[in-house]
Amino acid sequence: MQFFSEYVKTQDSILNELKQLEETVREPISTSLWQYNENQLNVLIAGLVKMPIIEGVEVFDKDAQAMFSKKSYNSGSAPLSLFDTTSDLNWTLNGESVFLGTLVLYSSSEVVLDRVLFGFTLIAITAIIKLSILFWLFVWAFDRYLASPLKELMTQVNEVQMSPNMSKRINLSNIENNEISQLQEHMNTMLSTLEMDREQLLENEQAKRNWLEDAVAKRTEDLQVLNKKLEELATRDSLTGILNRGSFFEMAQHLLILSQRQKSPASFLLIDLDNFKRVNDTYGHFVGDKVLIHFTQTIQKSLRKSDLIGRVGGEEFAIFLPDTGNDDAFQLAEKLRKIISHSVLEVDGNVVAYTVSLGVESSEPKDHLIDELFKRADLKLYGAKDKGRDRVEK
Ligand SMILES: Nc1nc2c(ncn2[C@@H]2O[C@H](COP(=O)(O)OP(=O)(O)OP(=O)(O)O)[C@@H](O)[C@H]2O)c(=O)[nH]1
Repeated sequence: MQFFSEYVKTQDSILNELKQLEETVREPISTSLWQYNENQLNVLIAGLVKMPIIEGVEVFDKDAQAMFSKKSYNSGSAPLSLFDTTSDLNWTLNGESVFLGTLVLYSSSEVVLDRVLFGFTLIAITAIIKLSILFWLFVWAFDRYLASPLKELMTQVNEVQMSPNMSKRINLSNIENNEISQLQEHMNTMLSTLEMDREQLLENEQAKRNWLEDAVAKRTEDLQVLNKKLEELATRDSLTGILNRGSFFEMAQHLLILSQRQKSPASFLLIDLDNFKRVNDTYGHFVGDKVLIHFTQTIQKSLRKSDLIGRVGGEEFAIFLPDTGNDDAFQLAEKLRKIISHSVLEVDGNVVAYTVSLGVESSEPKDHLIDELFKRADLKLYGAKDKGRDRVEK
């Protein structure tokens, strides 16, 4: 429909142009006819035929006989549909108009079609140019406002992800106030919240770790105290605080081997409180305990640091004396006996005196077991008891 109306409009326009051409060439053609200047007529008509809208030109005389005829096409390829304009050719003589003939200009539907198509082509080219401009404008705007910021955003998000620095934020360059800037703002807010949460977590974790370390340290300290107590319980006599029987014999055995290796003399004292049953019976068990404590504290003052003392029975004690020969051991035993027999203990207003008997035995090269020394010292002690107590037997 559009095409048809364009066709009609273009045909009218070409008819108008033909009429204007006729107006223009009518006078020179009339002049050439009046003068019958054939050459000039041929030149004029050839010039007209060369014009793109003209398919042919014909000049008829006043009797409608064709005088000149020229076409722009061959007879074999004539246009499908021709149309024309006709105008009279006149000459004015002595004020009177003389009719010389008619001029006919032809055009065709192909000329119209060419022009319509040319028009449409122009419209199409213009549309393509406009579309191209619009497309590149869109591409530029898309890249400027969306693609480039998004690419930069992705790069920075990646950098934030890889960075150990939690205070790193997204900071896009050339950013407009649009959805991308809002996205950047939201992401930065999210990163700040994450950083605060992480700090809070670290603080909580540190507090927990500190608490745990304190708890472990306290527990370790408690365990050490407990271990020490257990060790003491296992190795010490609870009443007097000196070594118990097991620990004493274990350590004395070790010292005996050491002495034998060094070929150094060693002695063993076995001490028993005399008539201790009577002390208990007279003053009570509590006083008896005080006597036992008094005894250990008193004799320890006369011993060397290298001497080993232990409680080996209820009221029976043993002392291992490294690097001590039999005479020295006997002298020490006598000294202890005297100290005890001269000492007085006051408990709850009661004055308690007591004595001890001692057996002294020294090691011989064949002795490798502490039990041997103990047995021999026990025999000596038995002898001391037998001989009336408060004595030392060697
Ligand atoms: N208070 C008190 N008495 C104890 C302890 N261990 C043993 N005894 C007492 O010591 C006494 C030992 O008596 P006996 O074995 O008869 O010997 P003793 O009376 O000392 O007589 P001799 O050894 O022959 O001089 C007993 O009465 C036990 O009850 C103790 O830890 N505390």
